[in-house]
Amino acid sequence: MKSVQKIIVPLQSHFRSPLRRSSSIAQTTAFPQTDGNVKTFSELPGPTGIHDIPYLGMALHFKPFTKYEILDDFVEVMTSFREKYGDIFKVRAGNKHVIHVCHPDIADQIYKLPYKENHRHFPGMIEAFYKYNDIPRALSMRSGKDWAKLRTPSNEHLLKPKAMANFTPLIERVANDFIEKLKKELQMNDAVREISKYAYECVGIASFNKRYGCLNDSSQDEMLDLLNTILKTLQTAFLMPFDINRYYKTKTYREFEQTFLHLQEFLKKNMEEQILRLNTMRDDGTLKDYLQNEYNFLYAMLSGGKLPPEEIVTLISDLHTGAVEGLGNGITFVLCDLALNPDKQETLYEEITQIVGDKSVIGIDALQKMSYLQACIKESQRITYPFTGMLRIPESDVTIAGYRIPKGTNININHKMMSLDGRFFPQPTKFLPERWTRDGNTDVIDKGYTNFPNVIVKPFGLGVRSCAGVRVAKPAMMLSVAKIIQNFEVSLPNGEKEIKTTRLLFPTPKVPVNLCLKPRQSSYSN
Ligand code: HEM
Repeated sequence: MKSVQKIIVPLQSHFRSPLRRSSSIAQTTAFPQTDGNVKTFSELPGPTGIHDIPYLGMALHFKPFTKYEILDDFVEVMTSFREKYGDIFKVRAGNKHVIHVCHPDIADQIYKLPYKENHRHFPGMIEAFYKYNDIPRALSMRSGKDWAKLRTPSNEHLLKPKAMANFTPLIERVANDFIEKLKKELQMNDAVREISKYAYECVGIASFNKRYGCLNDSSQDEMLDLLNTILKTLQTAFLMPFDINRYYKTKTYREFEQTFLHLQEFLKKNMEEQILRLNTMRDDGTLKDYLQNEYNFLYAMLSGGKLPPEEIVTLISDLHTGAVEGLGNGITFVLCDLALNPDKQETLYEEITQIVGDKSVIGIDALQKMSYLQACIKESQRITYPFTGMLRIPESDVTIAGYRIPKGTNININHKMMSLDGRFFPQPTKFLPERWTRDGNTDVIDKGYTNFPNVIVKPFGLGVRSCAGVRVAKPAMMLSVAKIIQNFEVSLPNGEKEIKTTRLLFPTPKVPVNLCLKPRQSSYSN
């Protein structure tokens, strides 16, 4: 790859912190203190007998042994365990146990443990893949120093508050094109698929300042299928009771390997093209002007000089795999919640028109003022939590909630269950964005809907290992939802009242969701 050593440092810009809410844990929900006697790991409650047999135990809770599907009903099964065993229990996963934590007080203790290595658990398929293929490991598949080596220099460009201001104008271009397309179509058949195309364009422009063109060109859909296959095979590998991919190239392994290598090649080619473009601008003297008008992430990473190009391409591949499914599903669920709650949709529309009227450029400052929009997104993520939980692995033996837990134990902080727990969120399935607004409304406050522990709903994770793409994800979510509601009344066809979910890595509607878009008058007046 060609070097871009002489390229000048990019422009700075500013961004205020997004909505933050502090709330104290309701006294009635505090985790009961233990009697002071520390219990052993084996005394931790959880399924026993045949359900505790290595490799087999977990599988026995699902089809064909029970009526439960592993993808659709995982949370239902875990909820039944919580009801039976309490807020902390262990279940068999492979030859080890995973501890599930379903109370914010215990979650808080685990998040506050010291972590140096920030380990993650990877299925054997990942270990086998990197044994057979001599390419740098993806960021999300690294631990320890190897992880920090890639994550620390990328944080400088991805996570500093100014990052959101840098990415927003680029993403807004994509969002405007998406709206123009929707104005012609006036519906979204298979909303996740349509919004995934938007997400893929967002990540293309954020990574390479390039438009892949998939909003208007179905031949580009191949890459969406490929990203989908990567996540599907990863999910299958995570859930397989026997870690067979570690030893044998199964169909799942082969599909993963083929698609993942294809993605790497595709991104490498794109990166080479973009480096050539930057070098051409440098040589013809237009680079400085260009960089004054447009943020360029690739340029920032390369000119920072802290990572070699092959590591940068690895990081960009993580941005692609994390983004498309997360955003495609996340945005779809927000729109569905607004469609199912027309009064909330109207309140959001009023906020948008008050702040930007029917202008087609929103921009970072206006976006930051849209507190109801942020609340709608957060409330939707609470109801359809993007992950089952966050994994933490203690790096020394610790005592948690009265139990001695050996170092290296996988602990799943089960945010999904906590965020739908009536002890913390009265009427937990009710879509109430007012839970998250500072002023709320008195009815919502009087009913106690707002008094919940802050640690529960953290859809982008917590701490150093949280979402590396959050400053891309947030404007992509906010701009698309704001612009869609600014231009259309969104509804579900035939009075549908519920969206059933299953999951890939992220939750996704069980059957494709169609959204009806009725133009608002103002969207045709400009
Ligand atoms: C609604 C959308 C999204 C949600 C809810 C989400 C959530 C998360 C969460 C919770 C994690 C931490 C996982 C852990 O602790 O192991 C994570 C990691 C990550 N996310 Fe996102 N994400 C979203 C979109 C994105 C986007 C758009 C990008 C890229 C532009 C992205 C890039 C990443 C990367 C690279 C990591 C791995 C970080 C690491 O291992 O150090 N995500 N995401």
